Amino acid sequence: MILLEVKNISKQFGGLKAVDNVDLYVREGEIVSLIGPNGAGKTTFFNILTGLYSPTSGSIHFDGIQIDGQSPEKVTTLGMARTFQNIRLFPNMSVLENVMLGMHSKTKNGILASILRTKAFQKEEKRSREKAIELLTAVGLEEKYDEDAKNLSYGEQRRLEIIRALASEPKLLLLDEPAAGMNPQETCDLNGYISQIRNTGVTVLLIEHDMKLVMNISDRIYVLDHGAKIAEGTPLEIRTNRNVIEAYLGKGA
Ligand SMILES: Nc1ncnc2c1ncn2[C@@H]1O[C@H](COP(=O)(O)OP(=O)(O)OP(=O)(O)O)[C@@H](O)[C@H]1O
Repeated sequence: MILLEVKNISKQFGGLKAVDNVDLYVREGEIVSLIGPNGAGKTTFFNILTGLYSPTSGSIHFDGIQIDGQSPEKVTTLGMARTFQNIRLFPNMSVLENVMLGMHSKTKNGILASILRTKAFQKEEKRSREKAIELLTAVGLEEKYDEDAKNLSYGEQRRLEIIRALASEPKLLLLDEPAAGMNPQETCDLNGYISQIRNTGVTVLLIEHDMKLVMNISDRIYVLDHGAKIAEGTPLEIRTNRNVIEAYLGKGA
């Protein structure tokens, strides 16, 4: 089943077409990567999917619902979560609190219940804690649950970001350069975590510059260059695609 279907999406910033008439789909259970040289339009594409930008033209359907132009909150509620290129944790809050904040779109009790600490609120809070610990355990961070996020290593902070996004129980997880700044061992571990996430039934759309990771983990790959889609296919097809080689290495490569 197709979970995400993007048709003819464009985004214009003044005279610049940052995304130029891009079609893309993601099937349920796939890991799909979006690659391309710097400035190709990848993050802008994520910003459109998640409601941060309205597209200049085109349509997006997610899980059967048209979502282009919807607010980020609405898109999260429908089951899409993301991480950002730059770490956006709450540095002075604990690891556990950071994860629990990611759950707020799923919790039912309102502000009044939290102030009054009603029975229902306490029960829900206990459930949220248990769920958060379970998520942290999957990436080996459970023993650090009480640390301030700022005290984690860089690789740990990146993992925590992914866990926080997963806390909203998304159907589709968008990862924006999760391996950026990671050492080879951390990148190798990340490869394992992303596969694990898919095995729990979450579909993944990934922006990444680390080609080893992309080629290893992706079912399919889309390539953008100057905003336009220049190729799509399996890792093997992309690796040998002439347009892709030229976009990365220049004409005459
Ligand atoms: N809010 C904005 N206003 C104007 N121009 C923008 C805006 N956001 C992005 N751009 C421009 O759109 C183009 C695509 O940028 P984008 O960040 O989407 O590329 P990218 O493929 O994610 O690059 P990178 O791999 O370096 O992160 C760039 O030329 C960028 O300067």
